[in-house]
Amino acid sequence: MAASGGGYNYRNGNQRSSLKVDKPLSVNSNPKNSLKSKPLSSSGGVVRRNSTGVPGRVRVAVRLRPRNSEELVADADFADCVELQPELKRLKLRKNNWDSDTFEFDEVLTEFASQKRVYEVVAKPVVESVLEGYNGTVMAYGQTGTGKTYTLGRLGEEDTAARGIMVRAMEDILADISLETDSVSVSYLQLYMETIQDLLDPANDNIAIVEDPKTGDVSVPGASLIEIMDQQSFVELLRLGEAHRFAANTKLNTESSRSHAILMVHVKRHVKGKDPTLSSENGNSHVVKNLKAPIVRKGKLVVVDLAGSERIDKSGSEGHTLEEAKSINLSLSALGNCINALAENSTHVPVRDSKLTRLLRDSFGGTARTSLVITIGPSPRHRGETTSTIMFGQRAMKVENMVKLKEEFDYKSLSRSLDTQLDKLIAEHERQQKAFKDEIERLTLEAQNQISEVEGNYADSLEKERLKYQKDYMESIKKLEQQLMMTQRNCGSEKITNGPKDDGAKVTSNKENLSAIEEVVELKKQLQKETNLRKAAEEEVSNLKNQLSQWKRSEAAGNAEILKLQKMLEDETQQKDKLEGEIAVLQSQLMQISFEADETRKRLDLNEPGRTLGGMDSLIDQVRHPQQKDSGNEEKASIAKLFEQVGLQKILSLLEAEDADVRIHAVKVVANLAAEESNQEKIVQAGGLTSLLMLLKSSEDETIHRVAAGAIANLAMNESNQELIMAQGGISLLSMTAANAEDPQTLRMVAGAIANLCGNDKLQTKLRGEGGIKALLGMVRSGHPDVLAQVARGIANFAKCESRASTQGTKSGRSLLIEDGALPWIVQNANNEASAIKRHIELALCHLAQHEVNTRDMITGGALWELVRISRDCSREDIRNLAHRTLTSSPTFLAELRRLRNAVSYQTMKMLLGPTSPSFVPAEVISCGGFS
Ligand SMILES: Nc1ncnc2c1ncn2[C@@H]1O[C@H](COP(=O)(O)OP(=O)(O)OP(=O)(O)O)[C@@H](O)[C@H]1O
Repeated sequence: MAASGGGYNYRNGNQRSSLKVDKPLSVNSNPKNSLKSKPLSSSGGVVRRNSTGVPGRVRVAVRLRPRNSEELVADADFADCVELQPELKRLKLRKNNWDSDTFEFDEVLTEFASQKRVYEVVAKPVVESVLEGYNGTVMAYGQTGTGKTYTLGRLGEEDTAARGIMVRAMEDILADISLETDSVSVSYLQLYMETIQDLLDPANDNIAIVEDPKTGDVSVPGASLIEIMDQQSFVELLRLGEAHRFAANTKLNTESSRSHAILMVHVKRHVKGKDPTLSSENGNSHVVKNLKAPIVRKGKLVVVDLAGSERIDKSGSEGHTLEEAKSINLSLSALGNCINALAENSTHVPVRDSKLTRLLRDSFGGTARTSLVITIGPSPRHRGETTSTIMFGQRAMKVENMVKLKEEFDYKSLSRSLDTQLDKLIAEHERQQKAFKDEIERLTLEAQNQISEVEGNYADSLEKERLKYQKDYMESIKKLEQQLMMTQRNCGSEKITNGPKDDGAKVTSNKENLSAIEEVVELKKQLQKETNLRKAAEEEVSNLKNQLSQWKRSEAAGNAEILKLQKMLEDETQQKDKLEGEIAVLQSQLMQISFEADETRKRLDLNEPGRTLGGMDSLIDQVRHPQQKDSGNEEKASIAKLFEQVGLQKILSLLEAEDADVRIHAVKVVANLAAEESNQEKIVQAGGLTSLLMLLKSSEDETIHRVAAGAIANLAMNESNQELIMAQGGISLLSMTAANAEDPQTLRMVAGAIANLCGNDKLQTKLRGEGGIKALLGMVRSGHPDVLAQVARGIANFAKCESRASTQGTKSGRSLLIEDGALPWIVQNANNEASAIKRHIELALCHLAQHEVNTRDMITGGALWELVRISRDCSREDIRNLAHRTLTSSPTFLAELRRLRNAVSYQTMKMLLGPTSPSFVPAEVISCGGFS
């Protein structure tokens, strides 16, 4: 047999250099490890991922078990049934002494291969991928007793060299991650007789498999998930699981595993990057600097120790054991069938035939990097089993997976971190507020105490001084009065008793007078002293008065301090309000990012070509295809959440925010909300429509114009909103925006909004009167097909309403479209190659043609030929028939066609116009078919 499936030398499957360049896939440095992934790019560059992943073929290694003691004796005279050529990565399966088949594998491991080498070539590349955020599977398949459990599950506690893949994989994982930021957790299950049991909690024995229809990810949420903090606890878990695993003594293996064991290792890593921060600028203004959700990569390693494949007669199974063997064989053959189907690129892969294949859905044909080790024994007695194992491995080598990075934005942690920061700021604000209040109270109290103390002191001193002065004064007066009385008394008695005196007596009297004068002088001195005392007391009083006014001044200063503190408190309150506003913006930004990420993810999941759609593009899409807006439950949830968390009023108030970024952001959010029909009424009621119209007027930013016009276009789908838009001068605002805009997408939004208004019967005259049709026609200058399609739609809507009004008799006279000069553009674009434009124009022409008042202009404007063409060539039967009916029922058209038939012969016309001219009218149209 020719070598098959080999020769890739461990390349990652087909080379596809056309992959979108995005991010490198894992690149391994050790060239010896041939099972490691290698760069895909043919130009020698690195492999990049895209949304659908990169192709990665299942790697297959074959491992030969050494002869066991029984085989050493029983097969002593026979050669091994296989011969290995590891350097050529070949295995020869002996058919007989002279003939053998050769097979190539990704790696050929002889009976001497160490456990370390087996780990490095089979599992290490997969483990490295898992650490980088990919899913990976390592699986062992082979006949009972050939060493699957030995390869995968040996704990190697006595002999570290014997450690199997599970133990070594966890060692590498723990060494690579940081338990501070990353986490690793495991589930350990067994699939026994089509039932999944938790090996870490055996009572839990009916675990369901859950498949994510979008990503194809398989999970078992019912299984215990144990976080691993160190190697020892992991080994304990393996030991615990192993103890619960079903094992039986079969003919081939005394410790034969009768179940498939599945170890799932979930590795969650945070990709290093900036955390969102609120920074402080100018001391008190909090500005959102970084609003970037951290990225988490979630890799999952699945290690599968399959139950042994053997023929029932060989395993010597009976009774229950026979049932076990049947169940094992059933699941293994289901796995084989899936691998066959995948290897042959069959459209149907029978994944649902067994739980094993459902569990391994991601490992074969899915997004995981998969490495399979097939184990074989040397004994010629089991050549048949060995052959079928080898064939299984060969087919598995043909299976191609699309290896995909499992990376997502960690919105939860972003939200958590913002919440924490918000909480900190709120707490800090509260603390400051309390400190201010306390300080104000303390200062007020202190000032009051000081004032009352000074007042008390002053009153006391004043009273004391007053009393003292009063007392001194009274005493002095009393003394003076007494002295005066005494003097007077002395003088009087002398006069009465002595009569006229002699000279001696006169001398005595003069002496007495002298002493009285002295006394008076003395009294005067005393009076002077008293006067001085009084002066001093008065000075003291004025001093005290000064002191009092000083205290009053400091009281006023204290009051000013209090006012200052109150002002600071007010500032803080304003700051808090501002902060709350910023939080609202932040939350809306978060929702917007989440919304955009969902959109992007959806688009990527759909594998649509072209650029990634953001929220605005999604809005544009919704304007074009409003029926799609119910498609995403996640989107609805985001919008509902936005309403809930931020509140419509808050969002609308942000439309007038000072910061231009905030305004742009808010208008995007409103536009997204307006795309949802259920929100439209709320938006209009809350004044959103008015705000959006005002933005057209007040803002000079083109993005704002574009998004606001998009939102208005969405709101204009509703009849009552159409009247409101008109009532609020919407047409002139939209016309003004149309006149100034250059971006085709802005024009498209404005044209879309006017086109919606054109479809309202009641608004026809007003719309035209305010320049709506002229504005529409003005936008054709852009030449962009999307803009032209909206213009054509508006014209078709307008023509339809006009036609209805003419039929009902509420309108007379020529079409306002013709009045406003739309006919040349209509004729020119009636056969436009863009079907959206052509379809609308054809409809508009049919509507115009239904009324005799328009027919003359249509004939002179060249529209008749287009009508004839539509009646023959239009792909839509209803329009074709309408055109035909119109032509055959209009006397003017019929007369013109007849005139033409008479005027020029068919041959002449053909010659004049040429057979390929769009205006060329075939002879049969003029001469027959009801036109004659
Ligand atoms: N490479 C090897 N070197 C030495 N001994 C080995 C090797 N492979 C397997 N053995 C021994 O062979 C016996 C069977 O191995 P093991 O139980 O791993 O087989 P198995 O394929 O898991 O069997 P089953 O499918 O029945 O569970 C064990 O005693 C094991 O120690």
